[in-house]
Amino acid sequence: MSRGTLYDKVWDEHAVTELPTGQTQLFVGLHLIHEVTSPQAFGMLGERDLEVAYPELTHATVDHIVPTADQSRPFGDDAAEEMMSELERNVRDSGIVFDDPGSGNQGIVHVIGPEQGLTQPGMTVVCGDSHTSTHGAFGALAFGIGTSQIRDVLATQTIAMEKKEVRKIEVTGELGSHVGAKDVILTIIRKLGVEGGVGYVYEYGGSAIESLGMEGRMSICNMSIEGGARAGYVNPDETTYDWLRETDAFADSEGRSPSGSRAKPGGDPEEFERRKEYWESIRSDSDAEYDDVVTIDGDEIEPVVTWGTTPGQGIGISEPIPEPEDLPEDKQDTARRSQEHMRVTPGETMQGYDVDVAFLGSCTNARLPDLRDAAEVVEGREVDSSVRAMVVPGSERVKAAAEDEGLDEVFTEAGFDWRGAGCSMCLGMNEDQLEGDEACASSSNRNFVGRQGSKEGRTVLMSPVMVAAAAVTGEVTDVRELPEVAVR
Ligand SMILES: CC(C)[C@H](C(=O)O)[C@@H](O)C(=O)O
Ligand code: SF4
Repeated sequence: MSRGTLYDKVWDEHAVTELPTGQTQLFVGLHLIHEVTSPQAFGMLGERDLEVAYPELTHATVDHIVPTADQSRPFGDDAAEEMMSELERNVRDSGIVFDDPGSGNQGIVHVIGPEQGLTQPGMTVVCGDSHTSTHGAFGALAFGIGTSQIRDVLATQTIAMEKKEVRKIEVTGELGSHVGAKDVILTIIRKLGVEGGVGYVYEYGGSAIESLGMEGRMSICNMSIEGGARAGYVNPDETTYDWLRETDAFADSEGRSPSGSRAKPGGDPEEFERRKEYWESIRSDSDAEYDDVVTIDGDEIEPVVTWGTTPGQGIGISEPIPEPEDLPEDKQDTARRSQEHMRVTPGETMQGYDVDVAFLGSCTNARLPDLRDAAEVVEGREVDSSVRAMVVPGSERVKAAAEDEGLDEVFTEAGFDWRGAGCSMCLGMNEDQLEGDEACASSSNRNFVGRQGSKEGRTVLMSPVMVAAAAVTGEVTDVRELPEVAVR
């Protein structure tokens, strides 16, 4: 008999009991915490004289407030220093592993979990952060939670949840050159709406998704929440297992992974195979029933950019910005307001829209392949003199790996600033912010008014390669049409 979707299976495996509220009490396999949303929850725990029940299943990092230029302590910003100190106190008192700056492991919470092998298929993963959906790329059930839920997880390692419906989103065909995961998810959100996923968990599949690497899958799952779905996942497959083989989770005491692809073969291949058998069993069955199915033609997707102030207001780079009156009635007012804020003209394309800042970073698009792809575009070119451009790697590991490949040099030679890891200008909680009405080509996930630190700031969301193209031309540009350069 069919056991249904991955969502059903993982849910059932983690269900502790049915609560009188109609909710299910779910066991949490991995709880990630950061400095912004955890302090209050620890405070609530203290008030009740409770301790962290399973500190070994909790993992901390600092990302939102860390400076990306000078990280010496105390931080220049008092509020940031206070948040950092409080996190340090809480993790020390509770015995929670903390990846602090300089440890070599610090970074954005949704980058460090997967890269350290903490995130695995079939797990439940929670974090007080809406982009926790990222971890669904591994076939985990991962969702963002609020403060009182963080308290519950700290105190009991369980959470009360209502079951959602599952919508399968199938992206068929093959993505074109310079078209990637970010373009796919922006297309999905545009089609289904920023609230289209409310009440659903998204299962992403189809040839265009399956052919993506883990980082691309993470970019897609990351933005599930921008489409209203609290969680999104991809069924685990060989791509997933190959990626996991290289992480710390299965390495032996000398750091050797089971793949044998490192200097010396090692790790624990048997444990890995045991897990893999289980991971295979939690994939959605071929005859699983979905509450809804949506199909999108991947061959049709071109590089996407946003013209407005929600992630759903996106268009293909060659498409005209919509006339508000051509949109469904409930979208017209928002579109007018967004267009006024962005100062864009309906009927025109976004090509040629002047850009003052280029931001390559965030938990959506600051992993190694994102930086590699962008560096390939940047190599042999120069950042336009009107643009302030920066790369903020997603983690210290990403940064180190990129430096090993010389990507930092490619970027700095072109005129980019090469920074330390953190959320940075994705939301401007540190000193990296837009000024005045600056327009920013950004690889992040939110273009809300004021998001990047300035109320008048204008954010245009796009893929890392499109950010690179905008940086070197000073305007929104179709990366596929950049004139050739001679690369050394
Ligand atoms: C600070 C945090 C609560 C927030 C989130 O939940 O997403 C942030 O990461 C964001 O991207 O806006
Ligand atoms: S990088 Fe941006 S979206 Fe991701 S966790 Fe940080 S602030 Fe939130």
